[in-house]
Amino acid sequence: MSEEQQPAPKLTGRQKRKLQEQDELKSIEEKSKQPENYVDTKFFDDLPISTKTRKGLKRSNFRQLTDIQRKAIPLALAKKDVLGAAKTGSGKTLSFLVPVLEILYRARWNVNDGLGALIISPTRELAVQIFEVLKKIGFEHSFSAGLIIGGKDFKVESERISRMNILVATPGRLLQHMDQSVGFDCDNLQALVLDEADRILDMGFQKTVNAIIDNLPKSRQTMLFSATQTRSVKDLARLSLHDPEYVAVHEKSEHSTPHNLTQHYIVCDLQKKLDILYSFIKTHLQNKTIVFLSSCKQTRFVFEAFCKLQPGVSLLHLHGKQKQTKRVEIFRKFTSTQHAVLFSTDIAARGLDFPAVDWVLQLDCPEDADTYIHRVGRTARFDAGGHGLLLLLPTEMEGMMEELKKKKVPIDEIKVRDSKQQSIQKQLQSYCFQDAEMKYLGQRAFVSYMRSVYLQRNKNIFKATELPTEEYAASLGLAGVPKIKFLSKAKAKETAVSRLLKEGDDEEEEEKEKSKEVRTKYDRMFQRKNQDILSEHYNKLVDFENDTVGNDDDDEDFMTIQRKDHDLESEPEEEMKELISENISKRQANMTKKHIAKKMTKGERIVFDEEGNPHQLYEMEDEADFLKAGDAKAQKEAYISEETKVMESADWEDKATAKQKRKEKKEKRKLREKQELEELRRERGEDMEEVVYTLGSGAEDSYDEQVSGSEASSSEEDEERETFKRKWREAQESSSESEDESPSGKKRVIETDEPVTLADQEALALKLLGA
Ligand SMILES: Nc1ncnc2c1ncn2[C@@H]1O[C@H](COP(=O)(O)OP(=O)(O)OP(=O)(O)O)[C@@H](O)[C@H]1O
Repeated sequence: MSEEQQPAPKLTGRQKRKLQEQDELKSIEEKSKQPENYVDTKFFDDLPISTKTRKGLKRSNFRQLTDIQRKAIPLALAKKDVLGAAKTGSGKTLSFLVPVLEILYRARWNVNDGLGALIISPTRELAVQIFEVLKKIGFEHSFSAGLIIGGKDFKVESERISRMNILVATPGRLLQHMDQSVGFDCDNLQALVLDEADRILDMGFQKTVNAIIDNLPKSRQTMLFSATQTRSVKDLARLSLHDPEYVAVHEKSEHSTPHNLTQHYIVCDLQKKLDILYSFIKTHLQNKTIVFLSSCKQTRFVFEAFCKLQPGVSLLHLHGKQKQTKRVEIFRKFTSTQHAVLFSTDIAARGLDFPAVDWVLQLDCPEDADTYIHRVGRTARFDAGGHGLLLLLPTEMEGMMEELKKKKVPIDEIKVRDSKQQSIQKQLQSYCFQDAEMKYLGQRAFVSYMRSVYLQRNKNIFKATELPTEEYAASLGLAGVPKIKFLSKAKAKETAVSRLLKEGDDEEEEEKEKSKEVRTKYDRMFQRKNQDILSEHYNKLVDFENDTVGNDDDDEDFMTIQRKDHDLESEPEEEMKELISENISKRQANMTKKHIAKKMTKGERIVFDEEGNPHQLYEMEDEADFLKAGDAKAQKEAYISEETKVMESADWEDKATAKQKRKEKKEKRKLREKQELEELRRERGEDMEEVVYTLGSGAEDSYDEQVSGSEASSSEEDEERETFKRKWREAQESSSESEDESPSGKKRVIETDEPVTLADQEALALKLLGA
């Protein structure tokens, strides 16, 4: 039999699958080169993607594409850099996860190829969520995937990280690995994704992100996604994007928030906020609500206080100062609960996809309209409905409304009927009175709220000095106002500035009045503002003889001497001679030179001839001498050109100095802003200590297992509680030791971070005495 006639060898099932896979690979590779063919694609099944990804999508019940997915996925599959902007809850996560899987699949990536895709998220919770979705839709693929958010043994993680193909990470811990994990290599990276890109690129992460990007190869594909997308050329330049495609789904739409979201705001006084919150919760017990507050301490206090009030619905709280395990536990609890209230800082503001949230209540004003949009976006996700309620102080109303209008946020005012409000101030007072820990939390909440308002950059909205501190403290149940230094300073500064401005205005008014009158030369002379100064100078001039060496008072003296510029006697020279003869020290000589300089005429240079006679610098030349140097015109031109050169060089130097000064000023301002922002973030608990969870190959080394492994670690709140108890015990011990010497009971005061008022101390003393 000839070779041609021989029957084809029988293929094993595995070989057949391999061949099919190769055919599929070729076909999707070709098809994905033409993204324009997929602009109207409705179903994932019709996209040029692998069967493996398709199966994963089906398993998670993702069949139809959302708008952003329809626009972004085909471009990303064609290996384009993408800037994706779409409303909250519109499905951005799949817009980058599907391409990530496909890009690596098409590159036939395997464990030995190292890191192929890197997804960066600003918070741990969001990273966990992205990782969960990746696990679901990527379950058919054989890539290894890891979650780098902190919390695990760095060494263990270091050993595993070199085997990861896809990493979902928060910036801090990722950089730590780049710096310290020997096996961590990203030279082959194919795709970089920044979720919540505007947040990752903002100043808070600037240094870290720049350092990360420096470690990545430039030839990668980059994808940026956010509901409030950055288009800052500078930011994008940092990422070296190649001809990026801007995919903005809501740019032309009338509003920037989901259409199925109703949004309202209430204007209320600061001291009324907690009453309104309580009344709201009591009337929405059958709902799932997220309440946003501006700092960790406040979140903690409101949570503890409301737990005591027992409104009749389960209460949870989430902030950056809790340990990771606790945060995950709360995150999961809130996800699975039907009716609950979650008090949270902005840690939950971005990207988190809690199902079926009915209400987002922003108890404290968000720092800007973008933060508002992200917070309110925790409800009305995908095609669900939802409600947003924003509480604004009268001082915040105008500025915030302006910002929201600019960002196309449709929001209307509603009024709360006083009769519907229930005051909880008395209960809070009694909690703070009975329970020192509550009072301590209240004080810290008070200070941290004030600080967060004070640190906000938009002073059009946030006016810390106008807040009713006494009423606010009372509304938290505190007997007195904790002392806050920064606020007193800010108030003093404001008073000084307004006084200066007022004086300036008064003077201006006075000037205007006077300018209306007809004034003679003598009037002007007597009205001169610096009359006193001049007369004083005149006196100094008279006292000149008594001036001592080294008495280099100030510029005014210098000006006085200037007035003596007519007598060009040899006075300076004589003084110099005297000094030389006295053989004074170098330092004294320097001082004396200053002194001499004071007495010299400013702007008049004198030259001495060989006999030591002083001459003016410029003196009349006779005509013959003048003509020796060429004709007048040529001399004039030469002179002009020389002077022009001098002036140009001086001009250039001036410009360079001015530029340098501007640069320094800008750098200083940036540094100050950055420090303020970092402080604000710390205040909100966003400076999360990075911890690690790693997944093994195939993403089956389950996250749950890792979590339960470190469950034993206590939360920071528990530690704080312990510290508080210790301090309490110490205070009690010290008070019993020193009972005799301290009848006022002052030594029994519990140590707190914030100052305690006298009334508080008395209350505490009574409590300690068992009264
Ligand atoms: N094609 C789809 N079909 C059905 N549900 C989808 C689809 N895409 C996304 N979803 C669901 O919509 C919800 C929101 O998606 P996702 O979290 O990706 O939104 P997002 O645009 O990233 O929101 P945010 O701006 O808040 O981060 C999720 O519950 C997700 O499961």
